[in-house]
Amino acid sequence: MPHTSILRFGLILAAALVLLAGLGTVAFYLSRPQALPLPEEFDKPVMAAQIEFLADALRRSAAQIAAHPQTLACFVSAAPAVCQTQAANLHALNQDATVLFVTAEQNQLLPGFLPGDTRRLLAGAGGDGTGATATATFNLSLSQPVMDSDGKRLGFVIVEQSVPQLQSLFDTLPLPDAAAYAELQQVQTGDTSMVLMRRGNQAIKRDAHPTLIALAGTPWQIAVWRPITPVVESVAPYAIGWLVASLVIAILVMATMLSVRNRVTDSLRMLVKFTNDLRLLRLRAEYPVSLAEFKTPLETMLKLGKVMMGRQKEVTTQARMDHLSQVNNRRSFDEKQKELFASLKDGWSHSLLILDIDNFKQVNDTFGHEAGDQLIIKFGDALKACLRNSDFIARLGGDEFCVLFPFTPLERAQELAERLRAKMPESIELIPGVTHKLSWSGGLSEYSRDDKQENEALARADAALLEAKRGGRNATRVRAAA
Ligand SMILES: Nc1nc2c(ncn2[C@@H]2O[C@H](COP(=O)(O)OP(=O)(O)OP(=O)(O)O)[C@@H](O)[C@H]2O)c(=O)[nH]1
Repeated sequence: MPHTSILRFGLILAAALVLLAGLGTVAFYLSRPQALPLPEEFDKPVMAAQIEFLADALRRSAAQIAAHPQTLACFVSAAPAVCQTQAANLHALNQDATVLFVTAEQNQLLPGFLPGDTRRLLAGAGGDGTGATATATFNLSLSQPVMDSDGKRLGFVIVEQSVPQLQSLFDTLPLPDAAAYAELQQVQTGDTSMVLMRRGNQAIKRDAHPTLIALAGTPWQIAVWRPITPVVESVAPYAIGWLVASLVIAILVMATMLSVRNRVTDSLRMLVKFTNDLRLLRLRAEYPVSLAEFKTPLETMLKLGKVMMGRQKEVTTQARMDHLSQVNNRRSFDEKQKELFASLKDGWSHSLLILDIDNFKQVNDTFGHEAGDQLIIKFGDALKACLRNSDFIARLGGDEFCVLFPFTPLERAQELAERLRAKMPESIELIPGVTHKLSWSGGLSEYSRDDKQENEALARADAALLEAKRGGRNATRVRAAA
């Protein structure tokens, strides 16, 4: 798998989420209501119902007239008096209507009752007489066949009524919205229609499809156009929504990733710090990290590190200790001596005292090697008990010890050596029941800036020790630098 950074991962995640948001937006867009249905009142507007009611009343009126015995008598007799009486009756019944009697096939008017504009009505009275026709003056005309008792058609009754209130009725037509447009149309033959009235914004007629509401019993219909929202306009809110969502997603994801990256980086830095501290054997009490994933491993590593450091310290200490006397060994002495010798140039004074147990060989020979070991161990313990913490005690080998007095001039070292001699125990129990009278000889000297090597002071102290031995033991001799 190729290496990828947290930020690159964040970019991929943000891109995936933005894509997902895009798909969601598209689905949301596609599932939106395509076009609002016309308001409920448009199923059958009040004006349409009123016009239909008018047409229905006219049809019933025409049917009543056609079935009336006097109308039949008029058609059968063709007597003007009969017909005129009937026409007068009908006129009294409906003063707004014009009623004509037309004989079948001949389109011949029966005499004596020709009110109104008969020529125009005759022109529209063709066919089987059951259809409705109208003119642009908003007259509603109906023809009703007149049948005799044998079912033979004798002619037609034509009823025409002006509908002056049509304009005001159409004006009551509620438009679905301010930008809508409506027409009252008269259906012609074929698909054509004639516009009788208009309302609203005619400009939208070009782009929209009308909703048609037929007016039953009349040759009219209402056509309503509603504005269509352009595609760009309808897509824009969704696109803007998606862009805003994408921006928010991108900001959130990248902010989260940056925060995670910083936390991981901080935790890794702490890990590196821990490793460095472990290398320098200087572990801190704790290594705080903000990520829980790093907390437990670091705590475990810290515990292990402390154990390792403890062991390391033990090993280091052991490497510098004399295993028998538990004071510093020769190697450690050499290092310390070198360190003190180097500091002479800064004006410091350091002294040293070599100590050798008197007649040690005799102890070995008399009481055995183990008893000799005990003497070495207890001599070392006694030195530790009688000297200052700042004094450096080492066993150089055999029964020979050396004490370094750092930052101590020779005169002061002499006092310390005398005090040591006074404080050291007089006897030491070698093995249970066997006590040895302790006696030791010492050679004291000091480090000098004139010395070429650090060992020259040791050689002087050694010479002083030899002098003490030769002088009868149990004494300390001093050999100052030349
Ligand atoms: N028990 C024991 N003996 C040791 C050890 N190291 C050295 N020796 C012995 O210590 C003795 C050193 O004796 P010397 O210092 O030469 O002689 P001495 O008897 O102390 O005589 P003077 O120093 O002149 O008083 C030798 O016999 C060594 O074998 C040790 O670690 N343990």
